[in-house]
Amino acid sequence: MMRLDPFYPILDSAAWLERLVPLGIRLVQLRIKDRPEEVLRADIRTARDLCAAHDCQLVVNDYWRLAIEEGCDFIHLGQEDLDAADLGAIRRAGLKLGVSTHDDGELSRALAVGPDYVALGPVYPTILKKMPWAPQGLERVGEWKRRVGDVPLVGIGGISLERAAGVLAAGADIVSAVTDITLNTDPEARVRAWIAATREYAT
Ligand SMILES: Cc1ncc(COP(=O)(O)OP(=O)(O)O)c(N)n1
Ligand SMILES: Cc1ncsc1CCOP(=O)(O)O
Ligand SMILES: [Mg+2]
Repeated sequence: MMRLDPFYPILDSAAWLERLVPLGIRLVQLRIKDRPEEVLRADIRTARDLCAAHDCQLVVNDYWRLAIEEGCDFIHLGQEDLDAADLGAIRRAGLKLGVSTHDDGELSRALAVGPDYVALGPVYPTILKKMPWAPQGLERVGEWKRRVGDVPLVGIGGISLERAAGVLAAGADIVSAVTDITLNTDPEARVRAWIAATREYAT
């Protein structure tokens, strides 16, 4: 299993990646919602080339067809995305796959597709999107790690820089964050601080 960086920011445009990836991000998700296909495709291309130039693993959220067409190699799918996706086509194209989980049934389903990581969320309350699940808490992170074994575990949801070490200590291999970075008054400084704080977990 490939080693993924422990710091996993999620950003909603190629412009954000252009701003932050060169600071030393090694794993990033492009998560764009509700934009026309031309915009999605253009941003995916820009992100692909930028990440290749900076030795950063790009993960494309949701748009697995565009990711294949544009020569990307890692996608993230939630449970509803999995309902609609052609997993055979995804595997034939050689894409790696991360899957979201929120409960036991979703975890069983995720493990059955042989994921390259499993994400558990929301670890803490999140303001990014409305979710029907109560915060999972740190004990659940440990339980998930015992169940996924060697599959990398991503903790997501309400994770701040201050909370990151606790989530990693609880069993996550990777911590993911959106608003802690994008709503910060100084996102560049915040990313540098995240990189410094997670360096000891990187190999
Ligand atoms: C690392 C990571 N974990 C979870 C999600 C959420 O995926 P999903 O449930 O499909 O919801 P959307 O992000 O598509 O709104 C994620 N994107 N990344
Ligand atoms: C997309 C997603 N999936 C589970 S929690 C979440 C939102 C994470 O955003 P934040 O880090 O701002 O809470
Ligand atoms: Mg999705």
